[in-house]
Amino acid sequence: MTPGRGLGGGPGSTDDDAIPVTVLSGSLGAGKTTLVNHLLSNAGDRDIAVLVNDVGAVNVDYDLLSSDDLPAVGVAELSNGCICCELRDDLERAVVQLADGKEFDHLVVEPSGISEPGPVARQFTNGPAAARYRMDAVVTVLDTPQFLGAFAGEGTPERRGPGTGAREGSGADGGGDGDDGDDGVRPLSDLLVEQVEGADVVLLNKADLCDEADLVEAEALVRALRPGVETVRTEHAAVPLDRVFGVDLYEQRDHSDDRSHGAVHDQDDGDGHGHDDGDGHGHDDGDDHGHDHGVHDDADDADDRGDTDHDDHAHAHPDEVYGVASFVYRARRPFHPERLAAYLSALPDAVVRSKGTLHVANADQRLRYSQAGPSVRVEAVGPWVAAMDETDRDLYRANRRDGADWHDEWGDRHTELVVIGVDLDEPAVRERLDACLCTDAELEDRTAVDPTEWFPTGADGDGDPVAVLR
Ligand SMILES: Nc1nc2c(ncn2[C@@H]2O[C@H](COP(=O)(O)OP(=O)(O)OP(=O)(O)O)[C@@H](O)[C@H]2O)c(=O)[nH]1
Repeated sequence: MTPGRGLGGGPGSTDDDAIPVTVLSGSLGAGKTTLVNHLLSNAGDRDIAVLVNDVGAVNVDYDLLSSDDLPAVGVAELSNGCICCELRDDLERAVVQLADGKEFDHLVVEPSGISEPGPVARQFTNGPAAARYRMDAVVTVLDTPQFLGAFAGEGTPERRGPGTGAREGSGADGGGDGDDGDDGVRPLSDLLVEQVEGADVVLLNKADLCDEADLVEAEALVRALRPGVETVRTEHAAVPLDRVFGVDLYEQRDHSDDRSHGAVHDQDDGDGHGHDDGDGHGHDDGDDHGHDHGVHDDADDADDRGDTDHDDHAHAHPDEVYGVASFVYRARRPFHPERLAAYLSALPDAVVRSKGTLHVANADQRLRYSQAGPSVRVEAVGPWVAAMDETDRDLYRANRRDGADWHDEWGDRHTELVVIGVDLDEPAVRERLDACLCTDAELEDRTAVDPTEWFPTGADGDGDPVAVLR
């Protein structure tokens, strides 16, 4: 490690050979993976490595990004935890390993939608990663309609919850029922505020779902939260790359009020909330978002993570702070298309985000499913191997060595969904999904089941490869 940097060495590397890092931020389903795809597809002669961290035990984003079509030089995944807290050491290890193993000139980090960008960015300015990397910018992707739904017409958004001066009824909060923080659980809208406050560049994404007045209002709200921040309106996160790469905005920030910048051990008075940064909103200063040292005072956690410099932190993880829970639903038996389409079009509000792969009866295509708030989209992404003719199938299977996942009856056809929500009634959602599976009688009379009215038939077919169910 270069002396004077790394552990406690102050702001990150300034060497020319330090690899610039873009940390993405944005709510569940805002468009972060869409942005990573866009960046990779338009990388030109840049060699980009990507690190993804997903909510839940299955890293859907990793599967999307590690496809052969995308020219990332390295894709590392960290699942089932949050890289701003319990996977912090893993993140350090992963990025140092990436730098050791591959040549690349930019790292993009996509944390889960319930991560706060500040603690992730600071891992590149303090600690082992600072010797190899330097922070370029935090780019926050906003689901603009969701952001407006949460805050429009309310003046400057503020965080609610313990110690922040609770506000009542801020409208949509990304899923929950507008928790007032009495039980220590904060609404997801708080996280939106923090993600904007921690940004160097804000993409007003899903601009196609907004009119001009919406976008002007969203820009004003963003600037109220983060004066001077760069904003870019985007559809499907299609931002010119020079607006987000090589901008060197993070280091130019005024970090003087960031207590942890340059100091590994964040000092905290224990309430984790009431540090006014002088911006007039009474907000935290950006380093203890969801990391309420002292609230979740679990010494065992620290022991489990090993004996490192930050183990004396007792973190309240974002999933606890925001009451976010997730589970994985798996099935081999196919869904009945009509019942499934009906359920997916009317998911309970508690389901904030769900995504994954669908096996729909009589559909020869793998269906990639993505729901974010009110939007539900299904895309056909190529045939199941089991639907190929025998020669292709044997060839494909021989090359892929995926025999372990091959089911006697269904081959590679399967459903795997990650369901993320606030106040989620997991058994009820599972039961409803189970009820959408084909019955034995329906499987016997397959001719009666036609998915094409609800689900896409694929790029090669006559129909549209994408279906918007809601
Ligand atoms: N209409 C519209 N849909 C979009 C836009 N950008 C992304 N989407 C869709 O929004 C859904 C979520 O996009 P992702 O890129 O997976 O979102 P994410 O932020 O990576 O999601 P998580 O990693 O789960 O937090 C997908 O169905 C996208 O196709 C946009 O600008 N307009």
